[in-house]
Amino acid sequence: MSSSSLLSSSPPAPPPPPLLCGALTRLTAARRQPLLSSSTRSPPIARANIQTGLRCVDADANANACKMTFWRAGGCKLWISLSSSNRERGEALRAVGGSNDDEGQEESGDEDVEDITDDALRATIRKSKKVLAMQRNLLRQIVERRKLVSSIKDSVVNTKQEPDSNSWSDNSLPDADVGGSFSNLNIDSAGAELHRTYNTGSSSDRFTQSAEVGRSESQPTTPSEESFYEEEEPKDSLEVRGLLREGNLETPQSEIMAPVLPEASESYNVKDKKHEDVAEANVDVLSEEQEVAPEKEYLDSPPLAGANVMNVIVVAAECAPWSKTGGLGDVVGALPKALARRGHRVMVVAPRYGNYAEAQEVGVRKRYKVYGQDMEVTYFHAYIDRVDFVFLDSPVFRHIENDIYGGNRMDILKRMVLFCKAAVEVCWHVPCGGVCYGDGNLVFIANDWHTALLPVYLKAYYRDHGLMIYARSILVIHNIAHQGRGPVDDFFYVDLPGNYMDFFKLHDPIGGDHFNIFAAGLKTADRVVTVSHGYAWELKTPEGGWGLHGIINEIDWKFQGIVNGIDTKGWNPKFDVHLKSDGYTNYSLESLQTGKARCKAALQRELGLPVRDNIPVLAFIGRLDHQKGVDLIAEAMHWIAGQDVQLVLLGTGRPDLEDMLRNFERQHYDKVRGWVGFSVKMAHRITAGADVLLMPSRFEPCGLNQLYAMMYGTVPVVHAVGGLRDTVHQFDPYAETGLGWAFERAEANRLIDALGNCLKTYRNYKSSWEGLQKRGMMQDLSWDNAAYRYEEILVAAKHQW
Ligand SMILES: Nc1ncnc2c1ncn2[C@@H]1O[C@H](COP(=O)(O)OP(=O)(O)O[C@H]2O[C@H](CO)[C@@H](O)[C@H](O)[C@H]2O)[C@@H](O)[C@H]1O
Repeated sequence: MSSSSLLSSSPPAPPPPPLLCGALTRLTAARRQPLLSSSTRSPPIARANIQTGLRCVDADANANACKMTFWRAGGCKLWISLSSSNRERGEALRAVGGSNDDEGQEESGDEDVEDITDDALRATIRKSKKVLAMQRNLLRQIVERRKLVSSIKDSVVNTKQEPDSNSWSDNSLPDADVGGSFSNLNIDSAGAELHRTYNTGSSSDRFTQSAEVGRSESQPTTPSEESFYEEEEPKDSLEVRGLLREGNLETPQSEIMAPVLPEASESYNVKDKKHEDVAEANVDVLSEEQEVAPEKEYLDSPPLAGANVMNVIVVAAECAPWSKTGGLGDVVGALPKALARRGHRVMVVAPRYGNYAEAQEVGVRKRYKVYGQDMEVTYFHAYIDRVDFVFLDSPVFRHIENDIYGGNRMDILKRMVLFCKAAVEVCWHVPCGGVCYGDGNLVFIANDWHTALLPVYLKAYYRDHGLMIYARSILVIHNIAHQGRGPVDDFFYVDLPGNYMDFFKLHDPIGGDHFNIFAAGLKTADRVVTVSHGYAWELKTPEGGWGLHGIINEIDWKFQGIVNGIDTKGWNPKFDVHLKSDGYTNYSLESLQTGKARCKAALQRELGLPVRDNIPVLAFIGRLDHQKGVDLIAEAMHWIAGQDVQLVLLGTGRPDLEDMLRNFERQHYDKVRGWVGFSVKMAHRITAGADVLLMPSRFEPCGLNQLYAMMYGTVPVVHAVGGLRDTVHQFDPYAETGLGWAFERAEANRLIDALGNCLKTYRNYKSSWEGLQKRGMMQDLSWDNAAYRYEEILVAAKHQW
């Protein structure tokens, strides 16, 4: 059956997936007992198989595998063991004859299989054996390659002097291996104008007031703060301390710390030498931080997720380092690795916008109908850091890496329809490491409106028809301001049954009825997550929900916030590959003062600013749009220009704001630089060389730059909104607590107040400043905690009917 026919409005059964997936899908598509309660350790078990006539008489399951025993009418006994953990990739499926205590003796199954008369069943068993042999072979190769890598590393270590983290300099040669690593695949594209449009249009001002809704107004500067900055010595007044505490609006956020598995990296791809080189370079970069666990240990250690191990497919329009226009790309590049470290089998599905050296074509082609037109998709695969990266290739995705969200409304819509239709079937078509993910024990994580059609397709094409009934979908809101809006007639482009119209139709007080993709995704997803607690709260308000607050309130039962983590390898001053040349240097908590000072001097030199150690360098990095509040910096410019500071702005986006950056530089050439463009390298260097990061965002779902800044000992000054409120706790000069300055209203005078206090502390209270830097750097901002939270949601979704 062709895939395209599947996508007609009344879908038939899905196409048989290749190799074992055929058998697995038949089993999983069969009627199964309801999911077991969370208190049991067993994953769902097939109880009967309609197509083969098998009857399940026994089922046993544990954290990593489930074993099913079937009696067939002819009296033959068959047991099948299904592995759900990627660490057991090589033992993913066995099908043998004989009793169920023959485990591990698949080669001896031939006599028993003789008794089976059903041709289809025999074919399945034959295929199973082939796959098993392939997987064994793969595992052998992985082990051999790992041995090779560690022996090479040993010899390199023996011939190299241990570098002193304090003394790395532009003169020190970068590690040759690092040159080929992903961290080096920078995706600079100067001047690229970024669009995340096809969206809300009108209400760009709405959120200006929104952050304040429901919250107590606070003063721009608390009396106690002022007294701190006016007096030489802080007052030791209990009264003042009390006031400060009252004024402290930190969001309570007692995240449960998840156990952290040492991060290891491994890659496999038997076909391609080039790929291996990249993968090995990757291993070497990572191993600077942590030694790669020996293969045996990796295979033997139980997954942190325990009985909750699942197959997870993260679907997104961008994925760093291959494609990135902002924070979404960063998240999709990092969260899956953290989930994989917990033992889940994890795949990322993204469009293939360019030629990615690491990914190999898998040789599968599928066709999908998009508004009557047949579109072919091919698949490219790479396995990196325990994650399967699958890139969908189609002419509509090719060569738009600098303009991912570009084109007219219909072009974008068609791309997203194709992407989501293909992504939902990836679990059958792409044999990662020889074995498809299948649709049992599977959760999709879709991201933003671009992939909000995925939960809708999962429901309309499959689950409504009794297919993929164990697959679940989670939709993550990174930014509600972009929703995939259009006229109601756009519904006919998404190729869904008429009764689905209601999911998409939304009434806008200004524009009337319209078609809204995000709305449909929110309604049909099994769970909805957003990227901070503060933003989760704001989304329920009319100002913060951008028209979707009604739906978000309705789905409150399945909605929650999880604060993003960061990639602590790519964004770590100790290992940052962008700090290894041009006078920059890697540094850590121990070498903070000397290392950061060198980076600051290097930045000043690189940008042609006066090289001065004692002048505070302020920075702004971000998309140039209304959200990021760069215009507030413009309003405060007269004040900033009057201070003894330097200001560096990096951004791209709205042409008028780009011009504004250029004008700043022209008007204040002695102290301001405005870099218009998208440069990952400069983003890293500015973060390392600056003293203060400004984030006056009008709304900020989470924000990653302030997290990166804190990792680099750069103190954030932010508007207390969304994730910024969650992550930048206000500095308390008396208790010496807090991480930066968070002002309460998105107004220039509030920014000036906060920045003024920040500069006074920088100049007059050096030890307080150092405390701020160190507290920021000492936080655990890794994805491990967030991955643990996501896992709770995966489990909740799995057990939800
Ligand atoms: N000109 C430039 N050159 C180089 N790099 C640049 C750049 N402009 C931005 N970047 C980079 O893009 C990323 C921006 O991430 P953010 O999370 O701050 O914002 P964004 O609004 O894109 O993400 C949305 O999704 C993320 C992820 O959930 C949320 O944190 C956020 O609040 C939400 O708005 C950072 O890695 C930053 O360094």
